[in-house]
Amino acid sequence: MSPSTSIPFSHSSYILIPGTKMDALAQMHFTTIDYVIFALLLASSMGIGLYYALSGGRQRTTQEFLLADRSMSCLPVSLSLIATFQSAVAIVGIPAEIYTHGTQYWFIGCAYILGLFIPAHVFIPVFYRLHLTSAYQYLELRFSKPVRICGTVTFIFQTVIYMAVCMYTPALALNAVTGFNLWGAVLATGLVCTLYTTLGGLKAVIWTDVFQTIVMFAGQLAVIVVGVQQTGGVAEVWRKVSEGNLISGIDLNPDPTVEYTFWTLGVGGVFLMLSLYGVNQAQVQRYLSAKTERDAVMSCYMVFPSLQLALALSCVMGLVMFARYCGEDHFHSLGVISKNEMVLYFVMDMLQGLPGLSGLFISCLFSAALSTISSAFNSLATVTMEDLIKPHCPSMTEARATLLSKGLACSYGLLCLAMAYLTHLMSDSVLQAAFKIFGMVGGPLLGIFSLGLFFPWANSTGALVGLGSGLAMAFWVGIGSIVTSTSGGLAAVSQFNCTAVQLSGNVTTAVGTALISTAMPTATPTRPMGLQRFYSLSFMWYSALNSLTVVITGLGVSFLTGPMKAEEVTPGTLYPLLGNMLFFVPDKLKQKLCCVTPLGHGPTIQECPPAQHERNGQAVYTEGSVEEEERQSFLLTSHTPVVERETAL
Ligand SMILES: CC(C)(CO)[C@@H](O)C(=O)NCCC(=O)O
Ligand code: NA
Repeated sequence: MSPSTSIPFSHSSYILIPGTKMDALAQMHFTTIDYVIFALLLASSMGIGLYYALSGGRQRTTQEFLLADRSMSCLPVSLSLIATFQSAVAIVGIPAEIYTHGTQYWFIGCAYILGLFIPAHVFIPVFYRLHLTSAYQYLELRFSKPVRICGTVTFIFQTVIYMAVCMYTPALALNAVTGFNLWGAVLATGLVCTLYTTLGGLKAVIWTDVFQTIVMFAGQLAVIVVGVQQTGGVAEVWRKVSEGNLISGIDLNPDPTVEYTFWTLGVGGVFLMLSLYGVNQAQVQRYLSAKTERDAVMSCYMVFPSLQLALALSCVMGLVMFARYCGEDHFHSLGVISKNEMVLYFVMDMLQGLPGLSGLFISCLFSAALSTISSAFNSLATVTMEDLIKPHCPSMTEARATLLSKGLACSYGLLCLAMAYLTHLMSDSVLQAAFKIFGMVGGPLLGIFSLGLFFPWANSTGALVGLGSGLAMAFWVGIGSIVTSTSGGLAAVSQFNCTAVQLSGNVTTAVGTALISTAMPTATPTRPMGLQRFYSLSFMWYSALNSLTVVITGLGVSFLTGPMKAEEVTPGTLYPLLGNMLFFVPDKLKQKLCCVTPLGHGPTIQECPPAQHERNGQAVYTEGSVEEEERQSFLLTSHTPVVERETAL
């Protein structure tokens, strides 16, 4: 059956019954212990920031502030990698998605396999060996300066709007649970995060991520354990969710407008993962901060189990929520609550009379949010410094550059605060909003990097026109879908055995009925036609559609304007994908087709001795030093043969 999301249904149809028990319950149960736990989270994060401000190199160089001295080992890097895109949005969004659409969403876990394997073996080796600081340096090495600047600006745009969503979501939660002023909470998160990011640099960002990831898992686990207990045990939860038909098998429906099918999640999801874990500056910066290439690759592998755990916790929370509210007794019915708020009402209802647990859950939400926001601030400071400022001020002193980077981290913090206000105006599910941002802006960025890495013929003009058309496609479909609101997901009513909103006498005492609908959905979902159908494309396909648009347009324009010859391409910026894929084609034919020959043994995991001093992102070596000799011999053995083979064509 088709999901209930195409039913026109707007937020204006919710009414808040004044003086329900909801507010009273909520405020009553956020006790002193809860406040203490929450304060501890903020204080520890600040403490870690202060520690890294005062220890080590005391954040006096951009190498330390932006790249943690390239000294990190794989464990903290991997925990930090998962923290970056696991925000409060996922914690409140995924359970609501499971509650309304069933467990189909869980199949996104399949996309994690290729979505992490490809970054580990394609993107990391290329970026790490080029010894970059910003991922966009790659675009200049491969194409030209204008391409780099367009890439940087696109990334800044993506990150600032994503940040706004991330800041708003936990503040909304705190407001619902404690009545704490919404904008006060946004301001507090923004300021705490800006402060520790500015003080402690990437080291503080990574180590707070480690701590915050643990708090995040603990909070989710606590809610699940209490929830299962209160619903009557694991067997009872299982009985209710299976009777409610919540457990979905693989849905192989090829219709691209269905939000969640195996294809949208398992295939579309791979493109989403690649745009996040392959080319997003926040992640690339972490790979580059690893002390060796092997550590970077390992950390990417280690993301897999933690990400599966995070997904499982969120999905199970959705199941428990369903078992509690959608059993045969609709006593606790959630009614029609906005998707963004469901989890909070559930948690509030669940944790009554258990002091400390509400505090732990709110800390869990804020941990998730802070770890995402801090990564974003640091990566925004990095790209602005490396891509937009340094190239114009080559003579800037290190001290000045570091001070400026800190100023940048701080001002982006304030900008995102202002942007959070815009999220306030958005009524969509925050999870879908985040996925749309990733797909609409991250998709074209994945496209431009893929164009450069895999296609030696692509030239700078092709890259620019490609990026432009990818973004145009993204906004055409994205805005089209908002205007025709076909994939809105506004009605939070579960499609499973739970659509009735109970309004009988005793139910008004139940927590869930604080928000009830004044209008029941009336229209039956119709199959969209023509352009409407195009606009109703599942947002899970956005990354794939937009990145492929960039690659196809980019290649077309490159061939029209004079394709690049392999020998003109900067060594080390190509990945011989076509050569590897056409392994069965005889070498002679491949030469005719002008594609790079396979490496034979593939890119080796081998370390290039790091540069000793750096300026403007370019390694500066002391002539004749041991390090320089080592590095030269590395470059000779691992890069040059590839290049020679390419140029021999
Ligand atoms: C992005 C994935 C799929 C993987 O990291 C997941 O963490 C997620 O669903 N994130 C939602 C966006 C957010 O939490 O901000
Ligand atoms: Na996070």
